[in-house]
Amino acid sequence: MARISLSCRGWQLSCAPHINWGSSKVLATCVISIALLCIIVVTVIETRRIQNEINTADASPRHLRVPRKKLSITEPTDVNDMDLHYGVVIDCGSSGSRVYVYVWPKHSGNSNELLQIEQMIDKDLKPVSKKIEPGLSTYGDKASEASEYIRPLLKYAADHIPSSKHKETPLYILATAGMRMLTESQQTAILSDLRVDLPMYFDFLFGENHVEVITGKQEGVYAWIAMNFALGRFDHNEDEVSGTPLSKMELPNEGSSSKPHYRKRTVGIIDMGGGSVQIAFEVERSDISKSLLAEFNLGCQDSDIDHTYRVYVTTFLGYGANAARSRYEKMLVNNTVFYSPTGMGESELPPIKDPCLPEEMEDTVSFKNKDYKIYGTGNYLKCKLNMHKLLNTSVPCQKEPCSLNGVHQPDINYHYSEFYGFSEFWYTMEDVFRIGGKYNFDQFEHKAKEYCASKWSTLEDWFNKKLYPKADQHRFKYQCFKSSWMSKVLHDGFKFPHEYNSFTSASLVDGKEVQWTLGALLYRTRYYPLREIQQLEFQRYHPPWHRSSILDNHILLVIIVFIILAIIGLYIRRMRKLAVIRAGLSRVPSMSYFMVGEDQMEQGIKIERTMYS
Ligand SMILES: Nc1nc2c(ncn2[C@@H]2O[C@H](COP(=O)(O)OP(=O)(O)OP(=O)(O)O)[C@@H](O)[C@H]2O)c(=O)[nH]1
Repeated sequence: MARISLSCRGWQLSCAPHINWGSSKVLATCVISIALLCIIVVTVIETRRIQNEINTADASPRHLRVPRKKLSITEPTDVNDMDLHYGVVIDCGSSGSRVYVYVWPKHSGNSNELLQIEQMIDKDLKPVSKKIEPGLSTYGDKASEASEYIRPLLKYAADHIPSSKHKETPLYILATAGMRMLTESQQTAILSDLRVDLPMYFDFLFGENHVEVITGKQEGVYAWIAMNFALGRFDHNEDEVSGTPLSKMELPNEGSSSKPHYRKRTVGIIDMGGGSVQIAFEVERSDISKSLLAEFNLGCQDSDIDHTYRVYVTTFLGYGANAARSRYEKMLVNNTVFYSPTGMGESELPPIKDPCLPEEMEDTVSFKNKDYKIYGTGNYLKCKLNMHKLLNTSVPCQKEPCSLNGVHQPDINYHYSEFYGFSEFWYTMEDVFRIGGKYNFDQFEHKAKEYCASKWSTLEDWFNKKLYPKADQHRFKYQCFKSSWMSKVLHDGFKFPHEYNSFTSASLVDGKEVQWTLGALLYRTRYYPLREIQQLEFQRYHPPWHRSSILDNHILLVIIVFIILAIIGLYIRRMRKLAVIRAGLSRVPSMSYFMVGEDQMEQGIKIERTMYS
């Protein structure tokens, strides 16, 4: 009868007078057959999985691609998820510094998708963010204390991010208007102190260019990126479903026969901080001065046209709400001193009347080491008239049309465009007036007039009763001024018509906070997806059985180790038996044999037993 037997010399087909399957032979045959089957199954599954991944990432039609994983904002961030990445950005503004911790899942490997960056959510379901006051710029004359000032913010961030992730977590400390107003040597001293001291205390990824004073233009672009990202305007999914209008894109070097390229229409932003104001919106024309344009690619590949944008962006230092108030007070004092009767000393001046403060409010202004008393008369329209000079709209315009300070601003299509207002626009509309969101000129004017005309004693009473919990005392005192300034900049500066109905003040989009810091992180980490993309590319050209990543497949690895051990075990067993037989037969000199199978071995043992029994 034919049968298969296993020996250390290989498989053998042998004939035997009767079936005598040794239990070890059956076991070995089963084990190896199962193992081979497993290898085949695992390899097939693995190949299919990788093929699927490659297909989703690179071959599916663009409009069908969806982000692989979105983080929830209604659940705390899962700090045990080792696939999550973290990023820390500190906004060192003129009024204070705020740290934001961001988080994003592993990139899908689809070169058309940006990182899905979200704000980290703590266990109380609050975004991980903390503010300290005053601003970093107050350390102009004591630069060596700057790192001490920032440390509590970094400690807060470090406590929230798993320590095993610190090394790979990029940290950016970016300063804005307040620092821009310092001298260059003051700025350098502060930045050096941060660069030298902070890496000694924290293990974050912290390069030389991770701490800098960013330009107003960068701040504007980052705010523009943040808002459009939050609104999903960089996605490339079904637009009929999302209802977002499309805009046609001019593609560089495109032949006339090629199809027009469409992508979602982006929104414009106006970001008014305490020190500066930025405006940014996408433009088609390129005949705009380079200093007013930002052309950038948000994608990780240079050839990515879907994420290449041309944005008009400009910044006005000193036009933020707090800086504007300082300029206004200076103007008020100068005018009063200039027009006061000759011979009258400054200390004898009656309180200066200010229509931009609520009625009967008293305030003191320090100017050139002298204090001046100011008395509110609460007149919104007069306030707007008074501050007109601060817009500097009479500065000669180099190229028509111009906005503030003689700076060119290309025409805005008021029928199709959408604009979002950040920071002061949101706080001014929401904190006291409670009309944050869609802007309506008449409604805003009505609220502002009413507020300015209110007696300060009434407003103080409301404040003390905590009727407006979002507003601090500073906001209450200067709300009349700030609302006049906001309206003035929007309509007389940036020339938005009163009836324009596509302006929205915003702080949250879909429950997520939108700050320029998000845009900064998106822009600065834009090459991060390359690693994942390269991995997928590698998998595409190296089938699973060829690539070194086979080591990543634990099941396959266990099976292989098991087979090797089984073979070694069988081999040792076999060698032992052979040694026993050889020892026995060496005592029978006439007998010669050549045994390779177990049958022969058993036969030999039987002969041996009969001989010596
Ligand atoms: N209610 C409320 N008001 C805020 C908050 N943060 C800032 N403000 C107000 O908004 C004004 C502008 O602050 P930011 O938007 O932080 O501007 P900034 O970063 O200091 O200014 P820049 O350096 O010009 O960018 C401040 O003077 C505050 O009155 C906040 O969290 N809540």
